Amino acid sequence: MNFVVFGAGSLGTLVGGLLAREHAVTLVARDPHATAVRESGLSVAGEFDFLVGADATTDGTDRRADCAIVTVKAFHTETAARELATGEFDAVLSLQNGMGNEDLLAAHLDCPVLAGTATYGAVLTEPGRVECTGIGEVVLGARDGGQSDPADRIGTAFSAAGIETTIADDMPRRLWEKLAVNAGINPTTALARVENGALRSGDAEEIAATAARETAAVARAEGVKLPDEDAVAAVRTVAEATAANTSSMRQDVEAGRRTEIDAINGYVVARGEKRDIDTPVNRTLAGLVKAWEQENGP
Ligand SMILES: NC(=O)C1=CN([C@@H]2O[C@H](COP(=O)(O)OP(=O)(O)OC[C@H]3O[C@@H](n4cnc5c(N)ncnc54)[C@H](OP(=O)(O)O)[C@@H]3O)[C@@H](O)[C@H]2O)C=CC1
Ligand SMILES: CC(C)(CO)C(=O)C(=O)O
Repeated sequence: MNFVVFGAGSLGTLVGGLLAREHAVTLVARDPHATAVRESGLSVAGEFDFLVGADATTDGTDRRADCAIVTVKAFHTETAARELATGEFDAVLSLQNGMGNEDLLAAHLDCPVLAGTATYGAVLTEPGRVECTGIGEVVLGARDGGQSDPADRIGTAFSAAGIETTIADDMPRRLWEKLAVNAGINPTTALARVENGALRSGDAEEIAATAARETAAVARAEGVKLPDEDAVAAVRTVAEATAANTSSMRQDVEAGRRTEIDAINGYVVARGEKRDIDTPVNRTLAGLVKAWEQENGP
């Protein structure tokens, strides 16, 4: 298959590099990263150790591929959607964190938009070089759930490239569960400046668990079966499995970058308001991170 990876920073470069071992891949990325990949290849380090050839460009318009994978931060999804709409794809797959990305993409595109989650850890360490900080899994499927031929084809292509992949028919529940994990872990670790493992005990654990319970309540009001216990268990499992991780939101805050708070806790608060469900912990966490962004963000 041939793939375009739109927004190849940390995660997109890792996924693109893994796919390029088996498929034709074009990264849509910023310079100097795009030029380095085009001229010297893409180096994948950490849990892997290989150099692979891939095409790379800074121009995301007029692209054609069997599949475009979207890996921009959530606040760039609208721009990505507009650029992708100038191209031709059999399907577009989001691997982003946060909610609302697939809807935004679908509003601009006339091909199937698939939902995905990724638990691989990735850090772009220098132009042309990405480090895999943890082997996880990609889960993908139809964004409204059910079977999907494009999801089957793309999932099979991911597996053929050695990416741990599950093709799922319950993506809405999986997206909400990942949202509960991110709503619990990301702002708590960003505000407290602690590693994910610090959320395994004490008040921080309870704050993260409460944010996850509120997220599950909103999910259920939206018709998604996500019991509180499952959402809390997912936070505990991820905090344990990624104990030494610096969450992406903590990385953003420490680097003075905009965060994905609007698509994570902000989304829970907004959907909760629509359903008359109070989400005080999510509102507090979102409010604090937004206050930081206003004072310190770009
Ligand atoms: N990194 C990880 O381990 C994981 C990340 N995720 C999720 O994946 C998504 C991406 O995260 P991550 O890879 O860390 O983020 P990055 O910021 O590293 O990567 C996104 C890249 O896309 C670039 N970009 C944005 N718009 C365009 C455009 N129009 N044309 C070309 N390039 C563009 C950005 O450039 P610029 O910075 O200049 O805007 C940036 O280099 C997020 O939703 C994140 O939560 C999920 C699981 C793991
Ligand atoms: C799963 C988790 C919390 C891992 O750090 C993550 O997705 C993130 O940092 O954004």
